[in-house]
Parts: sequence; C-alpha cells; structure tokens
Amino acid sequence: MLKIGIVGGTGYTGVELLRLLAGHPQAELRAITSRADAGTPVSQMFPSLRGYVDLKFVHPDEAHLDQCDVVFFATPNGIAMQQTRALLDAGVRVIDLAADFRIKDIAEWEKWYGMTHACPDLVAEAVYGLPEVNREKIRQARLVANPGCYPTAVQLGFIPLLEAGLVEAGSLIADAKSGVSGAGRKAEIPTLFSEAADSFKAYGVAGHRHLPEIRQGLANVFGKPVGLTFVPHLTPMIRGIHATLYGRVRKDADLQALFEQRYANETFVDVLPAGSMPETRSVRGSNLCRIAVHRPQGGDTVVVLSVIDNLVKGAAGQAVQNMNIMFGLPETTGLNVIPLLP
Ligand SMILES: NC(=O)C1=CN([C@@H]2O[C@H](COP(=O)(O)OP(=O)(O)OC[C@H]3O[C@@H](n4cnc5c(N)ncnc54)[C@H](OP(=O)(O)O)[C@@H]3O)[C@@H](O)[C@H]2O)C=CC1
Ligand SMILES: CC(=O)N[C@@H](CCC(=O)OP(=O)(O)O)C(=O)O
Repeated sequence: MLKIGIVGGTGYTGVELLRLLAGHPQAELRAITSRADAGTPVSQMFPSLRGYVDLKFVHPDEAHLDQCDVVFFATPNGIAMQQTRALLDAGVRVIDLAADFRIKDIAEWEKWYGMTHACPDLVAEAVYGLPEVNREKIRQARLVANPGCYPTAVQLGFIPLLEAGLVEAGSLIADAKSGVSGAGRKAEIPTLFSEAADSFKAYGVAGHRHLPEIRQGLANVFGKPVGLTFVPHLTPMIRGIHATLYGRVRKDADLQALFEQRYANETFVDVLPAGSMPETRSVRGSNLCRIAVHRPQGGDTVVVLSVIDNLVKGAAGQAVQNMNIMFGLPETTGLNVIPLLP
C-alpha cells in the first residue's frame, strides 16, 4: 500500500484527490492538511465522503508528511516549492498540482507568477506530468509537475498535428472555456452565482499564466517554438473545459486516422468518430479527454474539439495517473470512473 499525504485537502482539487484515492486499492490515506480546518472530520466538511474517508484534517506542521511514500500538493502556487526539497531528502516523492515546477525557464515563471522561485534546481529536475508525452520520464521521477487544466486540454488537442508537422505552427489558436470550479473554492466575486450564472465572458486575453506553459509543451513536441493565441473564458457550469483549437493545415492528410493512431494506446484519450462534437458532460467526473477533429468544408483550417473535466484529467485524476506510473501500478488503477450523466 502507498502511504499518501495531501497538502491542501479542503480545496476542490484536494477533495477530488480524496474522492479518487478513497477508491484506489493501493492507496492508504495518511494525512490530509488544512490550516483553517485542522481538527475537522473530512466527512463533516464533505458529507459525500462519509464512510469512505475516516480522517480529520490536520495542520501541515503535524502531518508527518516525511513518513509518506508520496505527497500531493493541492495548494496555491508558491507553496510546494518551499517544502519539496525536505520531502525529497526524506525519500518522499512529490506531485505538485500547482504550477511551481511546470515552467523550465525560471525568469518566465517569475514574470507570470509574480514571485521569486525558491528552488530552480528542482524545476530542472521535475518532470512535466503529461503521461501521453512523458510517460517514461514520469516512471523514474521523484518530482512531478502536474499540468494545468487548460494546458492539458489544449496540448492533447494540438500534439498529433504538431508531431506530424501537419499544421502551421506559427499561428495556432486556442479558444477555451472553463467552469467556475477552475477558479478554486475560495470566495471571490467573479465566481459568485449571481456574477457567473446566466453569463459568459472572456478573460486574460492580453495574457494568461497558462500561455507560457502551453507554449513550452507544444514547442517540446514540435522541436521549435510555436506561435499561439490563447483566450480563456468563464462559462456558467461547475466542472469542465471545452477547448476549440484552430490551425492552418500545411498538407493533405487523413487527420482522423492521425488522431486515432496517435492515441490508440492511450486509455484516457478518446478520439471520437468523424463528425462528432464532444460535450463537457461526457467526461464529467472522469479522467477522460475526448477529442474530435474536423476540417470544415474540406478547407485548409483544422478545428479540434477537446473536452476534459478540469478537476480530474485537468488536475486530480491526472495526478493519480502520474502516481500510478511513478509506482509501477497499472495506469488506470482507481481511475475507472464512468462519467456522470446528466
Ligand atoms: N481548480 C482547478 O480546476 C485546478 C486547480 N489547479 C491548481 O491546484 C491548486 C489547488 O487548487 P484548488 O483546489 O482549486 O485551490 P483552493 O484554493 O480551492 O484550495 C487551496 C488549499 O490549499 C490550502 N492552503 C492554502 N495555503 C496554504 C499554505 N500556505 N500552506 C498549506 N496549505 C495551504 C488550503 O487550506 P488551508 O488554507 O486551510 O491550509 C486549501 O485546502 C492550485 O495551485 C490550482 O492552481 C490545477 C488544475 C486545475
Ligand atoms: C476558471 C478559472 O479561473 N480558471 C483558472 C485556471 C485554473 C487553475 O487553477 O490554474 P492551474 O491549472 O494553473 O492550477 C484561471 O484562469 O486562473
């Protein structure tokens, strides 16, 4: 059994980790932290976990995280980088759901995240945890940087086209929409029901912190820098990301076959039949990314539709997938969740 610690158990990604790990046959939850709610039973705060998680939240200082096999950080940006070195030194493997270890260029990270990085050497060591690209490196990793939610949906949609050199890499467009749980559980005016419901808006058009992360990932698979316009939107649903991706096709090819072949062995990427238009609810609660590829009117624009649950494949589910790979478990362990309907 893997002894597991979660730092930040009261946020949406933390409780989603709890939901998935409570049903994971090889996971033994040891410690779940919260500073504000230390001492509160998990099932009191999250009644859906009653009977599944028999723990109380503990303060991080009393969590004995160094006795775990793996610690997940489901904390705001800038927390994991302060604690990871001590855990690694104690032989604990770390999976960070925040962005502390995602961007290799430290100056770029500091510019977008507005803080000084505490451990650039560990950024160099960290493996970017997108299994569909980095599976072999993840197996050996002590430290995994779990990808962001938008970056997961966007990268999985563009990767086949870039790897095959079939799209003009200088003018990619990602038009992405997220549910409000993407903003976390903390109270903020833009995600109040009366602000977000029955409305729809773009944000971060001038620049969003996921832009450098997506560019870095796409450049790695393409072998050269890419040009990307990324526009996120807030949409009045709770879970889900829908990314509509556009590119200019460079040469004729069977794009449907390309996508089907690229993801043929990927359990968590489902390439839909030609003509499909995936809905976010078709992946709700599951670790799936469902993708459809279109070439409207046979023209030179390729349109890829990519949907994920931001809290699962976009966060906690992908983190559990990475844990399974790191510890040599079947990748689907604990993740065979059928999407919720309706
Ligand atoms: N929501 C989403 O869809 C996605 C989120 N992420 C990332 O995952 C991380 C967590 O997100 P989310 O669950 O939404 O966040 P929340 O803001 O909802 O939760 C944050 C959690 O971290 C704890 N925490 C806050 N500050 C500290 C600290 N200094 N030390 C220890 N614990 C702390 C909080 O508990 P307490 O203050 O009581 O200690 C709380 O449990 C973020 O970095 C986010 O960017 C990634 C992908 C998708
Ligand atoms: C709807 C919404 O606000 N989404 C968040 C992104 C999700 C997130 O938490 O960012 P990471 O994936 O980097 O952790 C935002 O745009 O800031």
